[in-house]
Amino acid sequence: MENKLLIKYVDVDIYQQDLLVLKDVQLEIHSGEFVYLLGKVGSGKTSLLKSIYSELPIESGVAGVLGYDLRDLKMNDAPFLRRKIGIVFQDFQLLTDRSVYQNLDFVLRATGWKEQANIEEQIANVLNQVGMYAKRHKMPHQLSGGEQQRIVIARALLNSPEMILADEPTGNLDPETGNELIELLYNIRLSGTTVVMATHNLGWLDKFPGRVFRCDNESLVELKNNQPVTPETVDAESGN
Ligand SMILES: Nc1ncnc2c1ncn2[C@@H]1O[C@H](COP(=O)(O)OP(=O)(O)OP(=O)(O)O)[C@@H](O)[C@H]1O
Repeated sequence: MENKLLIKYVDVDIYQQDLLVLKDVQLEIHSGEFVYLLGKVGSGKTSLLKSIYSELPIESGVAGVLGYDLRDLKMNDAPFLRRKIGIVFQDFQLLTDRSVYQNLDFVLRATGWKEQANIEEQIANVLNQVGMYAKRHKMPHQLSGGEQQRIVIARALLNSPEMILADEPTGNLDPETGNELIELLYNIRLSGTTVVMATHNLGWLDKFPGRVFRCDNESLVELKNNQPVTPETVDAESGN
């Protein structure tokens, strides 16, 4: 697998309005990596993810994502950057007034897909990837929470992203369903898509090994293999 550098941050400060959330962030993420973002409530995990898809401006340091310079991103470039990133966020749920198929169709058309046959094929592809093809005509309220999250992941895969950003993707799910979902993301990553995931759940780390970063006291720190991660340091659940 090609080891392409997808994210490079050097000395980046991340703000929420006037509040400095993370300072001097150094980060390099390559293709195919599975990356955990840990940290206490309010420590900056979501803010870091939002900076990566350019929802939060970056005004210091070097910030490159998928070949774009975030500090010099033209307004016209932002949609192209975002199309290369799949987003799995709690506040980015399915449209409730249309079926699974229509939700996916809507996103494809909004991102420039026109040929009906290609659209149908791509929707079938992503639904098969998440094991939900049989439920394509269901409305969101007819699906369980875990099934809805699978569709959200399918939606994130529509434009064959180089990277998926997931913010607490298992937040509202029971442990077993959550486990299946992480397994799904882990398998997606095996096909070359990088996954960067914020979580409070330390149970995944042993089962699904990856790189681990922690937001703490306005800093982002990588935890190397031999460093213990304790629930106290990240407001975490220790099980799954
Ligand atoms: N829209 C906003 N406007 C102003 N401040 C914000 C906004 N969103 C978050 N913050 C603040 O920025 C800091 C970092 O928040 P962030 O959401 O990045 O933390 P988090 O680590 O993702 O937390 P959680 O584990 O609760 O999701 C917090 O102090 C928070 O109050």
